[in-house]
This record gives sequence, structure tokens and C-alpha cells, in this order.
Amino acid sequence: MSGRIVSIMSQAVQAAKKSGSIIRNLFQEGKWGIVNKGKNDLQTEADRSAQRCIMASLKKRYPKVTMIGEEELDSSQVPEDWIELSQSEEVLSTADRLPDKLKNVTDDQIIIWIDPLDGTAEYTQGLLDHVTVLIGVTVNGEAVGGVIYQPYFNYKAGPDAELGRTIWGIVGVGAYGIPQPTVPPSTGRIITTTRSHSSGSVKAAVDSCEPTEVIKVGGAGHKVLLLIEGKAHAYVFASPGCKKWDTAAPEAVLKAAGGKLTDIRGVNIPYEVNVPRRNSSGVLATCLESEHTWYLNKIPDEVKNDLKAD
Ligand SMILES: Nc1ncnc2c1ncn2[C@@H]1O[C@H](COP(=O)(O)O)[C@@H](O)[C@H]1OP(=O)(O)O
Ligand SMILES: [Mg+2]
Ligand SMILES: [Mg+2]
Ligand SMILES: [Mg+2]
Repeated sequence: MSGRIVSIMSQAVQAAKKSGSIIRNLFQEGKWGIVNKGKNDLQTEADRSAQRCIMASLKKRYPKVTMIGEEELDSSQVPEDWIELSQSEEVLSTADRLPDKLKNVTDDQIIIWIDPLDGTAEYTQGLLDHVTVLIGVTVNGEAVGGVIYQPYFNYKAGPDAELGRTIWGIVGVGAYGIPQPTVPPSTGRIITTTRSHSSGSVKAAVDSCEPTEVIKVGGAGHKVLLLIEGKAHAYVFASPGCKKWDTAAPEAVLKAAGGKLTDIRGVNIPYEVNVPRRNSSGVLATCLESEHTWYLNKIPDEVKNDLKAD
């Protein structure tokens, strides 16, 4: 089954774009349908519809692949025009560069992690460029492919601007959709972290990294984009709120671009089917893989010990 990963990724790119247009339409129509899932944890009609679009589309082509989405809902019945079966030619054209270990992967080794709308808190507050659609592909528990679609990229550029951009990557193949190769900011130590889920440990971890600037923005996808674009050096989140669907796609794209994402103790995040959904030991990501250890050594032991894996 050579090329399974490339085939899935090529459809995931198209499905992410389609779900992005659904998100934009719902926002324009003012269809909010907000459900409160828990403390500081909202779900909107856009979260639900985007997930149903992505799940139903990918299930049609890959019925045997395990798919895990953030929202608990049934995706078996969706409007016909939400089913996106096309494949991105750009992704397909990279098939001959796939590393050997990703060739001949079988469906039972793959899990697709779907966060249909990352940055829901910011979406409901009108901070639209914080929103991303995340589709992560993992093989044997390792993040290997990811799509980060930003539906409101360019939304401040005027009424004629084309909205949205797609960033995708496969480890060993590369990251695409960013204007230039990933390099960290040339000066300072710029750290990005949460704006809506802060805590004492979040602040302690950020402070210990001696930042020259702290960028507080929403969404795991959005923060990893800041790293890939060379706008921040590190993403530090010493708290249990992120889940596997928040990190799978960003981790894969970041790795493909030369960076690294682990938990706050430097341990790789596992993505096997039975793992707890919470990333209870936080997130630490750097633009460059080589800078990861520096940040890891700065995080206080108390913070590392308080954030034990489930
Ligand atoms: N306490 C929490 N409860 C629910 N989701 C959380 C929490 N903390 C983080 N997340 C998820 O991780 C993402 C990144 O966190 P933050 O923006 O705070 O840095 C959030 O956008 C949210 O994803 P989502 O918006 O998909 O529910
Ligand atoms: Mg959510
Ligand atoms: Mg999320
Ligand atoms: Mg979400």
C-alpha cells in the first residue's frame, strides 16, 4: 500500500479547505449554536460542522482508518456537498520523496486526529486569525503528517483579499505553504503562550525561559504557525488543557520544518489509540530542533513534576 500517507494527506488538505469555507459561511450567517462543554471550553456550530465535513469526507475514502475528532458527534449523515473527495496535486507530487519508513504503511497503523476548529474561544471573540483547522496523521503512535488550515488568514487585508491559507508537512518530505524556510527571529527570545487558559504554572514556565517578549495568542495551531514563520522562538504551555488533536498536526508540520514539539518534560507525545486524550504534561515546542534542550533545561523541576502524564 505504497503512498497511503501521501494519499491521505492530499485529501486532508482539500477537506481542511472545505471545512474552512463552512466555518466562514457559518460566521457570516451568525449561526453560533454555542454549547458549553466545561470550564473555559466552548463548542460552536462551526466546530461541529467542520468536524462532520472532514470526518465524512475522509471516512468515504479510508473507511478502515481510525479517526479521532475533538467533538463527540455522529458524522454518518452530512450534506452531499460537504463531502470532499478531491486530492491536492501539490501533495501527490511529493510521493517519490516519502522516506522509506512511511512507505508500505497499512491502515491499521494510522490514526487521523481532527481538531475541526482550534482556537474556539478566540473565534467567539472575533479574533479570527487565531483559528485553525488541524488534521494530524500519526503512524504507530508518531506524528508524521499534518495540515494546518488558517481560514481567516488575510482577513484584515480588505474586502478583495483572498481568505485562508494551507500549511502542510510530512516528516522527511518537508513543510509547504510558508513563504520562506523556517528561521527563528534574529534577536531576543520570543515566547508564545496561551491567552485564554493561563495559570500559575504557565506563567512560571514562561518566566523561567527569560523571554524578551511574550506573545499571548489563541490556538495550538496558530502558535506553531508563529514558530514556523519565524515570529517566535518557542511555544511554552505548562498546563494540562491541550489534547492530542491539538498537537498531532502542529507537531508533524513543525518537525517537517526543522522544529521540535514535546511535552514540557521533553518527552515525545504518544498518539496510539488508547492514550489519554489530554496532554496532561503540557507542551514545549521550538522553531529549531537544536534550541529545544535549552528551553527544556530552563523549565523549573517543580513545574515538570507537577505536570505528570495521565
Ligand atoms: N483548559 C482547556 N480546556 C479546553 N481546551 C483547551 C484548554 N486549554 C487548551 N485547550 C485547547 O488547546 C488549544 C490551545 O490552547 P490555548 O489557546 O489556551 O493556548 C485551545 O485553543 C483549545 O483547543 P480548542 O479551541 O480546539 O478547543
Ligand atoms: Mg474545543
Ligand atoms: Mg484545539
Ligand atoms: Mg477545537
